[in-house]
Amino acid sequence: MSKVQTLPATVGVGPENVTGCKIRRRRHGIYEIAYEDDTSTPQLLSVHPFLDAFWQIRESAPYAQALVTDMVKLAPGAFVTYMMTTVWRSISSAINIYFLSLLFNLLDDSFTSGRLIPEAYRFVALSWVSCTLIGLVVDRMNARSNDDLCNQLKVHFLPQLIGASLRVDLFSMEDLHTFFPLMLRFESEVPGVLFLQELTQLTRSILVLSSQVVVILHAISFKRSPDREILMFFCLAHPLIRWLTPPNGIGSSAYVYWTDNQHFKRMKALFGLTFSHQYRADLMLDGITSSIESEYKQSAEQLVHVTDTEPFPWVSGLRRSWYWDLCVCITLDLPLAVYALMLPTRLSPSSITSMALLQQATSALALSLGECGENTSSLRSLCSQAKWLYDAIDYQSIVPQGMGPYPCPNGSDKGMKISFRAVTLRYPGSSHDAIQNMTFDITPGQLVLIVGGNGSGKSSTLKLLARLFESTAGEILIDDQPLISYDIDQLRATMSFLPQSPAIYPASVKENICLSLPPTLEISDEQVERAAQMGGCSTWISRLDDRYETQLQPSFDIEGWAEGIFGAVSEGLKKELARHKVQRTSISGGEKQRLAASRTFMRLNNRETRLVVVDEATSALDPVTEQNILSEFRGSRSGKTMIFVTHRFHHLAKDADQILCMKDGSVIERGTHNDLIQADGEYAKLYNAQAA
Ligand SMILES: Nc1ncnc2c1ncn2[C@@H]1O[C@H](COP(=O)(O)OP(=O)(O)OP(=O)(O)O)[C@@H](O)[C@H]1O
Repeated sequence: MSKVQTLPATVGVGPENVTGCKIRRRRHGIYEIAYEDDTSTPQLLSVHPFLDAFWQIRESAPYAQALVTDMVKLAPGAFVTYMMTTVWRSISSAINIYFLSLLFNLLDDSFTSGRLIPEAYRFVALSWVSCTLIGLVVDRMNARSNDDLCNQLKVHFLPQLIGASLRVDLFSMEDLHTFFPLMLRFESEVPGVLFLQELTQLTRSILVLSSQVVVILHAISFKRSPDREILMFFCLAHPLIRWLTPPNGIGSSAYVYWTDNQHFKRMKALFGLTFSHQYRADLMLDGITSSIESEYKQSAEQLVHVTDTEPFPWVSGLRRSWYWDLCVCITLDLPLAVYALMLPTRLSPSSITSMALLQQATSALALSLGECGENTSSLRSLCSQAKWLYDAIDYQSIVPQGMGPYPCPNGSDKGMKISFRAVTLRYPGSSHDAIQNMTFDITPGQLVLIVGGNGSGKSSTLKLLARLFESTAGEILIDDQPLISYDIDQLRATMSFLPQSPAIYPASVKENICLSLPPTLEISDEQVERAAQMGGCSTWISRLDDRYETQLQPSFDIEGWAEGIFGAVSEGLKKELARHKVQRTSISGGEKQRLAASRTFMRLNNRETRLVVVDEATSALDPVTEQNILSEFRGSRSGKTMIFVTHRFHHLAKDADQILCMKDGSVIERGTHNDLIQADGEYAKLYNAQAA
């Protein structure tokens, strides 16, 4: 039995001081939980969910206020209708209790006085039914205003979030603290809507609870003593206990959790392998499909007696101490039991109506208190939702933006000039430098070849040039000005990068070729066909059913089905859905590279380009196509600096004005092919290895 199996399901561990605040640890099955020990909050308050939450939301409350103000501005009518109808829906259960108590009081009076007043009963009945009918209309108005509000929020916030998400640079993406980019579920997730839902829930819970308490106390006040006092005590005992009970074993603190359990990790990995479509072909080819099941079973058996359900904050996840649960149960059911015990000695119509009222009141209160308990933990999330939204919209990239225009007037018309001065790059979270103290110059119009072994830093050099990453030390100059001084969008518009694994977008072949051009530019079919020909994909495109209009994978189609309330989706419905599915074509690695090359040629032919970078972009091509594409690039050299990164550099070496040979993040040799062959160093070794 492994060490973790001998641990009890939930264990508390003493506080530990990490970075100034006390971190408490607790074990929950295979999980280790850490949470902050907030000793600044008095003990009573720390178990008091409402006040506890209040302390923690102070920082983000202004954002919540701003979001509500924005909603009012965006759709004043819909917002007011939504909130008013929410108020009505919240107090409807209290209204029911109110009418019930009116009815009981009438019954009480009738039994005591022996006189029935039919008008009074009629009035109660009619008013009750009217309120129910109003409720029906209110429900519809609530749903309608909710839809209106959601539409407005989507139109207002989604474009801003898209803009903000696109501002996240690669450097920030690798930083663990960056909360972008996010993938919203396009059809259903509307920014701000979760906030609205939680706001509604909270308003509802508070209103339901307070209106019920008011109505119950009002109804009880008509009872005679000692009925009145007994009812009041029992009605208040349960809410009071619920109020004091901590929501779970930790309280309302936030926490993080993780597991080091090797069996569990193994099971998760095997589970992922089994159910992810992407691994299936490799699993079959590697012949390990049959062993996965038995391996999973072996690991699962090791954990058969250990809790591995995630430590969710609600009671069933992180259990609180048993005596709190006992108090909650007893105060819920005890009142009726005690009342029942007392009935034989003092049976009267009044005690029967009191008992019915008590039953109705305690169950309604228990229900709304339960809801309220769940919602207090979301009070913090309500405010942090709003904070997240505004923080996201205001997101500023870690990489600072320059202001200088590019190209600058004094730049050479032969192409881009590039200078690296003692440049070093260490990726975020990495323990070693990918580029070390690198210095070189590329003059305008040069054709440069960068060669070197795997991991020597060739691609990293290019990423620095495009400012996808920021150098850790040193300086990069473009046309003698610091790279960081230029407006990065203008600079990138004059660069054309052709990577090894280009992205193929879920669009048509033609759109994929024309993608990097301004949408305002008029493009003729001849221009597209010319670019396709230069990239070597005309023959492939001519074989496609819809030629340039063929839609390519991946697909972002919108399709779905719902099983409905009473039935499964029939074959007929499935066929109907299939009829509306857009047929998309998958393409091979080599075809991708050809298509991306065509995109680059389209750009070169139609936009001012001062730098062309080709990074292992022909590795999947057959030698003839590779030669053709490379000679097309050479033919487009005029006015451009060109950098080629390739392991197969034989046919380019003699044309290169300069070759940079890299090793371990540094340029170790630099010169023309003849210089480097004569030097008989690293480059000569690589070249001769290819020739052999
Ligand atoms: N995003 C990244 N985060 C952390 N380290 C990285 C990242 N990208 C590259 N590296 C590391 O930087 C070093 C240089 O990688 P780079 O991709 O620049 O090499 P390369 O010469 O282009 O290699 P190859 O010929 O295999 O494409 C390697 O050690 C690599 O693991």
